[in-house]
Amino acid sequence: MTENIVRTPRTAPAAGGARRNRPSGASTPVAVQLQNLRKSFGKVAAVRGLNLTIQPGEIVAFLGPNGAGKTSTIDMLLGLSQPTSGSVQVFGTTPRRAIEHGLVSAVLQTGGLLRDLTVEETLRYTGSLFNHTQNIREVLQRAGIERLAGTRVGKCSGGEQQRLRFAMALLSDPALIVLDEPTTGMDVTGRRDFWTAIQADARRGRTVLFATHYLEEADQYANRIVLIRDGELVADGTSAAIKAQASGRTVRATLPGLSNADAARFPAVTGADINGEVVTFHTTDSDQLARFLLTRTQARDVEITAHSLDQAFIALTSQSPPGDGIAAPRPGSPDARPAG
Ligand SMILES: Nc1ncnc2c1ncn2[C@@H]1O[C@H](COP(=O)(O)OP(=O)(O)OP(=O)(O)O)[C@@H](O)[C@H]1O
Repeated sequence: MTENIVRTPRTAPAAGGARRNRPSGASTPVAVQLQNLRKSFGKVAAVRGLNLTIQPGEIVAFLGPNGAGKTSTIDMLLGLSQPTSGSVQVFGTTPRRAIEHGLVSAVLQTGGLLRDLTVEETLRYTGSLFNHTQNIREVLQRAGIERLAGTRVGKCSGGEQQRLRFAMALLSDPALIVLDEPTTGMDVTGRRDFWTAIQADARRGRTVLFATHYLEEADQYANRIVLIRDGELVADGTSAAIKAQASGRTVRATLPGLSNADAARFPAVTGADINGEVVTFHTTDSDQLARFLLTRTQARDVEITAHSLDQAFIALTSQSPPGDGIAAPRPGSPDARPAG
C-alpha cells in the first residue's frame, strides 16, 4: 500500500491547532525551484537544463508529449531519483526534507491499494502511520468519496480509486500535492469528478502540480501551464498566453480588393488567406492589427479568434527547436508569410 504515496514519517502535531503543514521561517519560500535541472539515463538526456519556479497556491499543469521528461522531473521533485546535475528545492529545502516535514504528498498513476480493505479502512490504516493526520471523515468528504467509505477498494472504479489515492495524499495536509498523470484511463465522468475534488481542495490554498497528457485538463484546471519537449521547457504561462505564443491569433475581416502583398505590409501580420472579399490574417498582435484595420482601412466585420490549446500544443511540441519558446510556422502552413 505504500508505493503510491510519498509518505510523511511521524511528525509532531502542528502548534496552535494549525492543520496545514507549512514551511517554517518568517517568509514563505517558493514552493518549487528547479535550477538548470538535468537527468540522463546513459545516453538518453531525459531532462535538459530545466528552470522553473512555482509559487505557493499555484495550480500548474506539466504538459508534454510522450517521453518529454515529465515523470523524470517529478521523480526528482519527489526525491525518488537524484539529478545528474542542477538542483531541486521544495519550500526552500531538499525534496526529502520537505517530505519528512509533511510538506509534500503525491498521487501517482497506479498501484498502492489493497483491494480487500474498505475505503475508510484504507485511510485509517494509512493514517495510523502518522502521528498526526486530518480527520478521516473530512478527508473522505474533500476527496468526494464519503459515500464510498464502506465500499471495498476492489469494487471501486478507476476514478474512485484515484480519488482514494488523493484522499490518502490529503491525510498529512501537505502544502504541495504532486500528481503524475492521475486520470490516465479514466472515463470522462471519472475525470470530471476527480478534478472537481482537486479543484475544490486547491481553492483552500494548496499548491498543485500535475502532469497530464490531456490538454483539456490543463486548459480547464490549471492556472499555469508548463510545456516541455525533449526535456526542455518550450512554453510557460496561462493557457491563453500559450495559445497566443504558439500560433498567434486569427483576425478575419471583409476587405475588398486586398492582395497578399498588401496584407504582408499590415502591422503584426505573419500570413493571410484571401477568399474573395474575406481575408483571414494570422498575426502576432491581434489588437494592433484590428485597430489598424478599423482606423486605416475600409475593413468591416472584423473578428478576432484565439487558437485552441491543441493547435498550440502541436505547434510547440513538433516544430521549432526548443529554446526560443516560439514555434516557427511550418512552411506552407497558414502561418507562413504571404508570397510577394
Ligand atoms: N529509467 C530509465 N532508464 C532509461 N531511460 C529512461 C528511464 N526513465 C525515462 N527514460 C527515458 O527518458 C525520457 C523521458 O521519459 P519520461 O518518462 O520522463 O517522459 P514522460 O514525459 O513522463 O513520458 P510519458 O508521457 O510517456 O509518461 C524518455 O526517452 C524515456 O525513455
